[in-house]
Amino acid sequence: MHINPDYIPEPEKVNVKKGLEGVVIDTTKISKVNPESNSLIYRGYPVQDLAENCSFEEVAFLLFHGELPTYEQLQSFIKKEHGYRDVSKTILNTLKALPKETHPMDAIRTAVSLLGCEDITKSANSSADIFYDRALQLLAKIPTMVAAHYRLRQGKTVIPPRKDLSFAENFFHMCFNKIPSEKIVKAFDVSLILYAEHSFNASTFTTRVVTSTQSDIYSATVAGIGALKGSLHGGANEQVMYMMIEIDDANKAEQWMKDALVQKKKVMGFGHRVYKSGDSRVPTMKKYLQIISDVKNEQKWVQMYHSLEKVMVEKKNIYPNLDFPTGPAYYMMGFDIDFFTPIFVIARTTGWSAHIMEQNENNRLIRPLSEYIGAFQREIIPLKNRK
Ligand SMILES: CC(=O)SCCNC(=O)CCNC(=O)[C@H](O)C(C)(C)COP(=O)(O)OP(=O)(O)OC[C@H]1O[C@@H](n2cnc3c(N)ncnc32)[C@H](O)[C@@H]1OP(=O)(O)O
Ligand SMILES: O=C([O-])CC(=O)C(=O)O
Repeated sequence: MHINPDYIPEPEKVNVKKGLEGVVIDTTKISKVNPESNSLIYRGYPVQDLAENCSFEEVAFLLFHGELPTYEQLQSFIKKEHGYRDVSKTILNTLKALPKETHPMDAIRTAVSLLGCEDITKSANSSADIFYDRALQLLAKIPTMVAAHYRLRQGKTVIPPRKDLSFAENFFHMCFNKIPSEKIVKAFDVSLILYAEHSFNASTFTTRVVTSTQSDIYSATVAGIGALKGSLHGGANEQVMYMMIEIDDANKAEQWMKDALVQKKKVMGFGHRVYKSGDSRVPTMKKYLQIISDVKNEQKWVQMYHSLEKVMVEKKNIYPNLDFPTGPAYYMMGFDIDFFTPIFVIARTTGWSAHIMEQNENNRLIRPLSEYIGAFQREIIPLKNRK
């Protein structure tokens, strides 16, 4: 008998923060989401300014190093990134061997895990330099792996990365064997910048939890991919497009949204845990969505966007999040819908890696508490007597 007869459970007095809402669990120098002013800064720079004035490569450098690069620093960073773009035959063969129905998020999760197996030095308990080098490798190789899976599952041959193309151009090249117009490449680059980093969101927090146990960067990234996949987080950009295709006609969008709200449906691409009066990144992405629509001469999705947004804001005061404009943006760029969240992975690898390095530099095991609400003091009935 292990029951302490004097044990009396504590009366309920703990204020449980379900979903960790409002809980500040650490400090960070990487980014700040400011819901009061609907703003977002990466290392002190407003994300809108970075999107308009910098390349994704410059922003990746900023997130990793804390400073924007000089011209020479950027050239050296780009050269290293280009040098890491190739992946092994084993990874390509594994991607080819996956079942046809494999979701691309599962494929990239598997490929990153394999990358970890191939790194015999690993990066757990390693120096900051090793962590940085592996972060750069992940940044360079993840697009190659996503694009390879994109082509392989269509029965096409893999297109190797080109070292003379920018990060965004190279991704289009590896997927489509073609680089679109400058305006489309810029819109894609902007989407990567906007997706790159967002403080302690669910997937980034996941990577920090894994890192806090002194695990390695591949394990943390695999876990981040798993957390991003869900439709309440990154997976929403795919759901937005499935929803728009289901609505089909911009003229039906208003009624569709009214019906959805009456039925108390969760509408993908709307709402946010931190922003309550609009996502800081949406105005920039909305502008580029319009640019893409004009280039493609296709206004249907933008019109649908406006109608859905209008009803949701009027009726519920809930605003679109970044996944709302990126869904139709990636669709018009020609990507298969289930590749939208892997594109988010390509961008967020920068933010994840910056947080993994920050966590590693000043680590303490992340281990919160829970309030136990199960049964107390039960006696074990022998197996043969249990009913
Ligand atoms: C890049 C990103 O990861 S951004 C997020 C992407 N995710 C989505 O777009 C999925 C749809 N949105 C949601 O599910 C939520 O807004 C979340 C998960 C993003 C935030 O969730 P929370 O902070 O927990 O807000 P919560 O779910 O409690 O919503 C508060 C209220 O707004 C409503 N609400 C929030 N989002 C939505 C939505 N998208 N559609 C309809 N109602 C919504 C809730 O029903 C709830 O109403 P109630 O108080 O009457 O019950
Ligand atoms: O911050 C969040 O909770 C989700 C989000 O917008 C992101 O990760 O970009």
